[in-house]
Amino acid sequence: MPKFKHQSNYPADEDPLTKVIAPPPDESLKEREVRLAEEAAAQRRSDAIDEELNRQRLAEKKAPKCIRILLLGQSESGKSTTLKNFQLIHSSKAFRDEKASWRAVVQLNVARSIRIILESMTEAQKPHSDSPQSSSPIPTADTPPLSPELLRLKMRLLPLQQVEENLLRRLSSAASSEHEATHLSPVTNIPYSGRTGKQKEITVNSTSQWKDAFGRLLSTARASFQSDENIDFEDPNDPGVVLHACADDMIELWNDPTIKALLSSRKQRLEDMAGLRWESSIAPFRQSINMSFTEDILRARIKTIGVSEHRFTLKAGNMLSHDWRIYDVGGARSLPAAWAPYFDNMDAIIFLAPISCFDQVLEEDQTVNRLEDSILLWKSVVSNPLLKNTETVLFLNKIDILKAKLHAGIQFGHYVISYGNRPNDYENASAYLKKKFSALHKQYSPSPRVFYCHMTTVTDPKSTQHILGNVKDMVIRQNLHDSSLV
Ligand SMILES: Nc1nc2c(ncn2[C@@H]2O[C@H](COP(=O)(O)OP(=O)(O)OP(=O)(O)O)[C@@H](O)[C@H]2O)c(=O)[nH]1
Ligand SMILES: [Mg+2]
Repeated sequence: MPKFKHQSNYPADEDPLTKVIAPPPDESLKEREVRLAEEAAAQRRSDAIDEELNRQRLAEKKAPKCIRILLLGQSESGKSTTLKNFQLIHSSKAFRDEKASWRAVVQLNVARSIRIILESMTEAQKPHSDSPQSSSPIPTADTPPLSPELLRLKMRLLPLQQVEENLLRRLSSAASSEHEATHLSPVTNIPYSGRTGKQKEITVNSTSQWKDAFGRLLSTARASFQSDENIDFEDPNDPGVVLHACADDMIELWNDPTIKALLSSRKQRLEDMAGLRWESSIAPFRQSINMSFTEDILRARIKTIGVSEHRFTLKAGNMLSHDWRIYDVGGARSLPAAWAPYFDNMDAIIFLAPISCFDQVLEEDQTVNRLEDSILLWKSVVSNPLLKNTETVLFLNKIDILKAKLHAGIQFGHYVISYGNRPNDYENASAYLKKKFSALHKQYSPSPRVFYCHMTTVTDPKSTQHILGNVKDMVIRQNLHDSSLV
């Protein structure tokens, strides 16, 4: 490391700077007056500049700064769905305009789920081998025989495979017409017959871009997709036509007790399949095939890759308006390093932990329990020193599914050993988890801070908007506090 000399070598009267600014030795009285006037003017200019800088600094401090919120959580935790709720609150027109694109995703989710059931039926029809090398996961005793009527139903639903293909093609060509950062999972290139139920999902790296691209694609195709007219029955390529024709059969399939038993023996739960309102009665289900209501859009599933940024301007009562930026970090199990660039200037993190996943493993690593993964992620977020001043809000999400699972008799304590034999109900299980997350927050936060926690079902727009309202108030209060305005 080089050293620098800080002391002058010149005697005071030989210092070059002193020499330069010193008045000329033979200065006349008149010249002296002019010089002093110029110096005074220069001083005034300099003071004015300082004043302006101070004013700007003060204004910056008081002005509504941009508020940044980061959405974190493992894949399928509900980050993009939370973002859609923000959109619903702050730019509901944009949300409505995107209906047509989301409708395609809803239709894809429906067709895909039916195909997974049909594949399970095909598996069940295969002769079961008793050899230890048998690849069939289903013991004969658990596999209910499929009646001829069910097999006919299956045949009638086969055209849905074509619908899925068609929608995947449309969505992938929309996504691949984006800029090069877009990533589509390879599934879209694999012929249908070569795929299995475990295939990956369609993915996009920025939700807004695929929607723009898909919108352009549709506008060159035909108008009915963009309007609220649901199905163009004249158009044989409209996926809605086939879905509509298959609606009764889909409902019959879903309600069939043999199919329920079959899926249960394969540990497949339709409640966990993304994008559907299976618990709904027949009418809303039929509507979800046809058109996208708000809740259908909130349930539509398309996986995010990378980080997408969304901006809103929010006027909170008679307070200053704020420019909000929400960052959705897609599929982020592994990624503290990738998140790091976004850490330092965030006002709040909403961390989503899907607590209904206590009996599931990660798609990408089948040895890791999803709930355990969420807990480890939470620990790494709260202990991160870069985040010590960032408000962290925990959403214990998917409580509707948690309730349904516990109600169906799935034993929480069977998967979360430390839960022991406490009652297998929502109140006890959710309180237990809240305590666990809170304890980690307390233990690992670099300095003491408030534990904000909400039990959420982010597919329910009403309750979610209320909770997001609370989060916004908290962030704005904190923001004003930091700017010393309160
Ligand atoms: N029933 C129910 N479904 C939910 C809830 N939250 C999210 N989902 C659904 O779960 C699926 C996954 O949600 P996303 O918001 O796409 O998850 P994500 O965190 O963005 O996932 P990645 O993009 O893979 O990182 C979607 O189909 C959602 O509709 C919830 O509280 N209840
Ligand atoms: Mg997402």
